[in-house]
Amino acid sequence: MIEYRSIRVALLGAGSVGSQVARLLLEQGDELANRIGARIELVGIAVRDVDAPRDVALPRELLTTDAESLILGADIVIELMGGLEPARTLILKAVSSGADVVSGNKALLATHGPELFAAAEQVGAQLSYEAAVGGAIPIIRPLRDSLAGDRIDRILGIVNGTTNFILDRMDTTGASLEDALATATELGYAEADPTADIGGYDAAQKAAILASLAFHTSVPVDRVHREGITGVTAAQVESAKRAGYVVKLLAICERLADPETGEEGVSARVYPAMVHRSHPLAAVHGANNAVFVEAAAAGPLMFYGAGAGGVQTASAVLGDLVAIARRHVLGGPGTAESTHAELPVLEIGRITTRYAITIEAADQPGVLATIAHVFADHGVSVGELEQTINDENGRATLVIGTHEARESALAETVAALADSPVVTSVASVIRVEGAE
Ligand SMILES: NC(=O)C1=CN([C@@H]2O[C@H](COP(=O)(O)OP(=O)(O)OC[C@H]3O[C@@H](n4cnc5c(N)ncnc54)[C@H](O)[C@@H]3O)[C@@H](O)[C@H]2O)C=CC1
Ligand SMILES: N[C@@H](CC=O)C(=O)O
Ligand code: NA
Repeated sequence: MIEYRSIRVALLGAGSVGSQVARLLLEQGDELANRIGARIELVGIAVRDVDAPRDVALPRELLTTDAESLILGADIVIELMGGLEPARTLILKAVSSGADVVSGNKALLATHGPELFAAAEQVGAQLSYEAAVGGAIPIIRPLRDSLAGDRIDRILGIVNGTTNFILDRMDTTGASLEDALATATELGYAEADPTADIGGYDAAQKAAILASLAFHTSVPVDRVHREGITGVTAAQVESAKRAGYVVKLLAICERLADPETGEEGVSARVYPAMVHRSHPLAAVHGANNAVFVEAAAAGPLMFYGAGAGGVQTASAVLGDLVAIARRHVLGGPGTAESTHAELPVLEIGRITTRYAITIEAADQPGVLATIAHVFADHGVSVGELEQTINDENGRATLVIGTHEARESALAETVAALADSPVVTSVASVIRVEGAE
């Protein structure tokens, strides 16, 4: 048996992910030591209550409620408590005491990332966070390392498993949003309070992290345009299906050049959108995640797998831990976060995409021409049109697909349609993303 030196690791939080990280560290100690060239010594696990019942049995002597003392003297701190505080303060303390940090805390990184990265960079510490986006799926390291020599133009991500499960169920069974959410809750995908998932908050945090990394620009979560799935109806999903599309909640990070000013900027946004069934993201079913990356030289790449789950996410945490521990063996500072580009973050009105608009209108001569004029007046070009007549009320339902249009022009078109005397109502507007 080789005598390795020890690397002292403190774990903060022993919930779904933390308990699995502890278990794997304890079970795989010898194997990890051989891979790293040093032994990982788990010096303690900070918990809220040392006597609380746990699904994963953890050695009692490792448990403590004193997280602050635990991090002093640790070489690497793994933060898996979640939430903004005390996680932020503890990470800052860990870094200032000379430790590297691994975290899966998307909420914290999307809100206080620049402060934490700056603190780490100041002392040459590493802050790694593969678990924060797409759980087990390697996406942070590919963007930061493998694609470091390329130029990322666009990322389309399905980064929330709960909403993907719900939308997939609506698509495959025709269920309403409420029924699909109830099933997601029964199966344990959705939290008791699913607001962060269905409101798009969780996906927006991940979009902020991906956009910051991909475009070397700080994109805080409050600059991410966010729409959740609460407005998605069974009728919309059905209409999309008839047209060969599926509705997905997308996190979109995009590099844009303003057509008028030529100014380069970035957009980060989350909303439900129609994706053509031929697009690889359309085949992402259930609670899975996938991140579709368009890079200038590499072309399209897709990263797919389990976006959540305790043991799956623990894999991403251990990957970061091993990478940092190997650097401890070899020496040298951590990799600083690159925000050298600092491109402007553009408002949603500046983006261009395609749209599907459902309109209820009178079934009378001249109605189509009037509606077509409204689109033309605002410079929005119509691609497809589907019309169905409701025999009971004599009204027409029009589903109009546009070519690429600017969001601000589309918003003005929709307002003008709503005011038009021939239009009964604009029933829905949904964006269409991904090339067919
Ligand atoms: N569960 C998942 O599938 C994924 C989780 N993540 C992230 O990983 C982190 C951990 O997530 P989970 O394990 O699911 O959460 P969890 O809620 O199951 O576990 C967090 C644990 O930290 C403990 N804790 C909180 N504050 C504490 C404090 N001040 N002192 C000591 N212990 C404290 C809690 O008692 C709890 O046991 C979060 O940031 C989450 O966003 C990321 C990807 C997927
Ligand atoms: N609530 C999230 C869990 C992982 O980040 C999801 O549903 O994907
Ligand atoms: Na990941």
